[in-house]
Amino acid sequence: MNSMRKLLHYIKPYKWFAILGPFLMCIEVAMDLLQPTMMQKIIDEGIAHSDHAYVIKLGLLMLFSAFIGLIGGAGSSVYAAKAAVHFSTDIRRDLFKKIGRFSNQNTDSFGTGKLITIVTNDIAAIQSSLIMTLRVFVRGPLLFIGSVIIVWTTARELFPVLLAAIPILILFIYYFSKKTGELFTHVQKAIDMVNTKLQETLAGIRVIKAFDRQEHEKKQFHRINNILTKRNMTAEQVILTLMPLMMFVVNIGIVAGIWLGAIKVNKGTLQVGVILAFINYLNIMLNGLMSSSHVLMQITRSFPSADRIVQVLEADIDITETEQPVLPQVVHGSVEFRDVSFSYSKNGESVLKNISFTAKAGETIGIIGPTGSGKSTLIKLIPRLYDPDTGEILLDGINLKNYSLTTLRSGIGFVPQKAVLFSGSIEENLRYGKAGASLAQMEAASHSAAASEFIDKLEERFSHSLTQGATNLSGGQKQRIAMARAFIREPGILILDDSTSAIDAISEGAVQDALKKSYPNTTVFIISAKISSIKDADKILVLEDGMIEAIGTHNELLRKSKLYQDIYQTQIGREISSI
Ligand SMILES: Nc1ncnc2c1ncn2[C@@H]1O[C@H](COP(=O)(O)OP(=O)(O)OP(=O)(O)O)[C@@H](O)[C@H]1O
Repeated sequence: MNSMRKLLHYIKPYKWFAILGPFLMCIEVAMDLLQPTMMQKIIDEGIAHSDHAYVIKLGLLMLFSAFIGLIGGAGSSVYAAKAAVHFSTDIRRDLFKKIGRFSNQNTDSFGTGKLITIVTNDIAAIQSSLIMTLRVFVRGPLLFIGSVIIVWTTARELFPVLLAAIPILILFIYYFSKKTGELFTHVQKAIDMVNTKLQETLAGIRVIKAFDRQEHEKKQFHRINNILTKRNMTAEQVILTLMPLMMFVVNIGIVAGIWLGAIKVNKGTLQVGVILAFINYLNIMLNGLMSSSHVLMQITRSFPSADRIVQVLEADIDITETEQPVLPQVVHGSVEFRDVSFSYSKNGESVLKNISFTAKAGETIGIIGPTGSGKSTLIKLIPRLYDPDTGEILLDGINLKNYSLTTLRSGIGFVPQKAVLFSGSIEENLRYGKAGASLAQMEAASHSAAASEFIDKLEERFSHSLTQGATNLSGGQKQRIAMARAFIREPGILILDDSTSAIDAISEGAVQDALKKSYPNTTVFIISAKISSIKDADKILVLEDGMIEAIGTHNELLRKSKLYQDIYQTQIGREISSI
């Protein structure tokens, strides 16, 4: 409820649509309410007194009011829809903007499956709830209140029947709306589970096929889908039980009205037309209550959705920017870690412990260590994908937090462990690194990344289209384009996170030579499991269990680092001894 209130300011720019919708609906309701009274007059005054002219006059009036009602109803639908669609479009836009600013930690904590459900399903739920509110939520209560007033003024003798029926009907509505709210919270959670599974399956479809695990995946999806089906069934059943229960109460009311009316007609205190009008109004009242309850349930159903939307919109982004950032002219690229510790979760174990080292501008820093020792985590702190828990990181002598994220990140070229490319042309992917890059710049970057050799063989060269996930490229080709995309920025700092794993040794050597020649002032961080990739680095960090085991050049480490010697032995020592 609170969340819904928070979202209501999104309706402000469309307030006239939101006012016109219910206003036109009032016209429709007024016309609907006039019909039974006019019909009663036709029976009791026109037909009873054989006044044909009166019957025709009122008949035409009924037609005219029905026409006006139609215009009111149609107009109401149009304006309510306009208000609700614009309302949800604006929220969707802001959600996308906010998710774009999320830190990795924020994204991890929501999960991508849930975020997708929020931007699609939850938005749809609040949109339809708003349309209903603007139309039916006005129509229902107005029909109900109007009928009660008209029965009170024109058929007061039968009013006790209404007095008995209304509290029972309202009680039903209250109970059922409360119940549906709870049930739809469970339904939303099940939709999250289905979306997450679907996303995971689509992303890993090739692995699933290669391991012939389709049956296994099918069973898992079936299990989750069944949970969703069961929860949906339970919620829908609750909604569907309400209708017959209310019909039952109203039918008893109609029988009681006819019975009470018949006694009064016999006594001569009531006209037959009044009983007919009463039955009509009772039906209109039921209609009003039913539609109100339906909307009420739809609105309660959208409360969990509104909660989840507000959670995203109000989520604290843990990577914050200083209000007065320093504005360095150029990022030179000296990096210093001062006693940095980091853990992924607040009370979790530290993944990095007391890391201290300095990389001078233009140096190449190699990082090696066993799997899970914290290498990728360490370099993710440089572009502030995560912030350290304690200690500080300085760029050109200034704490990273004093730069704007744009200044900081535009000075860094990052090649992640898994080459992520976007659907579109190679050119578009390279311009992701530098908007407006010229053909000559693309050629130079591709050459440095050893990508020219295969790009030149493509008929359309840089215009060659990549499929979603660049599935039409080999692993090595993807890595080369990902490297070219980082090189083209001519960054002060270049981070290569195991990004040459799918590249042959000759090409890797060529890339390293090109880097030295073309970007001599760039500080390069190279993470690699292979000693051959880092042995020429100015400094090598050997990481073990999140701590620096040793720092030095290749030759120094061969003398002083036990871990480095072991890695060397397993990789190079064996090769040499086998010659
Ligand atoms: N997003 C994350 N959330 C929680 N824990 C994580 C996350 N990413 C990594 N970790 C954990 O942090 C530790 C260090 O991971 P990291 O990826 O930095 O290791 P690494 O040395 O780069 O390993 P590898 O050589 O296998 O790539 C691991 O124990 C890993 O499970």
